[in-house]
Amino acid sequence: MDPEAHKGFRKYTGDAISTLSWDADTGTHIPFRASVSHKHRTWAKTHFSNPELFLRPQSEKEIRLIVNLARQCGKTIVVVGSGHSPNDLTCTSSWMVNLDGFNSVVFENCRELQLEVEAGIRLHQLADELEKRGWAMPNLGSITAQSIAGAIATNTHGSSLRHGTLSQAIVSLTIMLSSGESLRCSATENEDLYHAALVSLGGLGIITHIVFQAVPAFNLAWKQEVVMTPQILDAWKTDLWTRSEFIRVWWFPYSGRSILWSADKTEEPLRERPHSWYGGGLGRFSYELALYFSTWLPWLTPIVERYVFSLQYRWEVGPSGSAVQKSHEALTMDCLFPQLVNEWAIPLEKGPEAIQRLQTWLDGDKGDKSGIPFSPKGIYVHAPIEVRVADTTLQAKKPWLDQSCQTGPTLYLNATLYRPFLRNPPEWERYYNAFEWLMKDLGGRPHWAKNFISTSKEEFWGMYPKMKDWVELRNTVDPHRMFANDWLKKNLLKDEEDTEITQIKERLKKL
Ligand SMILES: Cc1cc2nc3c(=O)[nH]c(=O)nc-3n(C[C@H](O)[C@H](O)[C@H](O)COP(=O)(O)OP(=O)(O)OC[C@H]3O[C@@H](n4cnc5c(N)ncnc54)[C@H](O)[C@@H]3O)c2cc1C
Ligand SMILES: O=C1O[C@H](CO)C(O)=C1O
Repeated sequence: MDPEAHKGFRKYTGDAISTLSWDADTGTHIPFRASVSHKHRTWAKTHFSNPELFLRPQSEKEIRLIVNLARQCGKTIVVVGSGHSPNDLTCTSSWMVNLDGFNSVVFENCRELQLEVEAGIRLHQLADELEKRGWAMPNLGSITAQSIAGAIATNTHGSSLRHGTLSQAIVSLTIMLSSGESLRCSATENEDLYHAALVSLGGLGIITHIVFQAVPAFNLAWKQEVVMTPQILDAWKTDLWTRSEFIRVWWFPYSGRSILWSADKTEEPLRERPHSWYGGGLGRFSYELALYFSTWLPWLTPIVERYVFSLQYRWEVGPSGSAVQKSHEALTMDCLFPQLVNEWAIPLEKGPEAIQRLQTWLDGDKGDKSGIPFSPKGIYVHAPIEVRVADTTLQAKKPWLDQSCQTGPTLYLNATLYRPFLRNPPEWERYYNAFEWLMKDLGGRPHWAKNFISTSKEEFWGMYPKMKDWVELRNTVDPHRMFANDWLKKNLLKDEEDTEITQIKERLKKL
């Protein structure tokens, strides 16, 4: 243990560690891998925090020691996966736990293609472990840097109408509660806790193990093409989202164009993806520099976006690259620089209206028919706006806090704003307020991990019929409020819970 941590730790636990950490099975003390000087930040450097203790357990016994000590010391715990959530979901000044060192394969069921893993495993490590067995993840988002537990905790999704979200590939999970007890949850065991924990927001306990439902390994033949955005809208109701298993659209509002990316399983031989202009050093740096200048001279943004679009793809309508890759390589992409992302889920059929109204607003048309009650004056946005889909109604197992549309397919619109050299574009809040107003007007719900800025606790309770059940279950399984982190208190948990718990604590003190 870090001697600093030991000194720091002793200051409020006295001999707690020596009693609680004694492991009778081995006749030794269970390690307590703590640091008192960790500086946490999100991947996009949007949020920072200094946890009192940063803990990196490497076994279930070590995790239980942490939970038991935190309970004794009245500490809250936030688990951090890879810190890729763009908002302050993972920030805390109390105890922070990271399971990067708890990431092994525990069991494989070859008949069912199911792999049980320790929850700290990253998606790219999981992809490698599955590949060794001739298996693969059925669907993926843009990256594989996340931990599996972190990715499901916020309902990470990809882009296919034949798939739901990553959380729906979880057959069962084991969660350690603030009591130190571990519960195995599945559709047939502790079902309510299972459906609540499939999108847990870190608020129920520490997920220690996950059984993942894989599929036979597959390669994808993908292609991307430049299309005029009105063509995308014209094909919306016909075969836009059904022509291939995986489809995503990158909308470039200042060029009148979009990139249509589509992929299907193939037996063809692998063929490398084409060179990406901004994937290389010079292209990336010059793009970031140009965006940086446009934060000082915002009117430059459309010019930069059109220039980069023509270099990265092509200006004329038509094919703009293709490849054949392993599934987890084909589905992922270079997300470039630190960025703000504000992504919302709306019913798929509302997509054309959403895009047309936002385009009208961005164009600042005189007779602006968007209905958005914010001025677009002086607002210039970055591209692409990601246009992706999922359908979580395809499966019975549905997370209580699934932000997707519950009656049919879902469209996810992701308003990305780059932070060139960590500088936010001017007036980004006004853009996000306008975007969110439109998303709410279309019955949308924000992605839990992203940079939404205008949704109140009351709105969240109105958006989710199962919110009351989720909060009540959360309070039941965590009476010590060990996992009632600051983000949950700010966004979801109701104040009376706090008062009630305070009253219980007062009564306990008098006993
Ligand atoms: C470049 C980039 C690309 C992205 N692409 C996509 C995409 O394509 N689709 C999409 O939907 N999202 C995407 N995201 C968002 C990302 O998938 C989510 O934010 C995800 O939650 C991050 O995983 P993580 O391991 O970093 O978790 P963190 O951000 O570290 O934590 C997220 C939540 O999980 C909880 N948690 C973590 N581990 C545990 C555990 N063991 N037990 C209990 N709770 C736990 C944390 O407490 C927190 O509440 C992207 C983000 C970035 C930065
Ligand atoms: O949050 C996200 O970031 C990338 C876009 O750069 C992506 O696809 C998300 O989702």
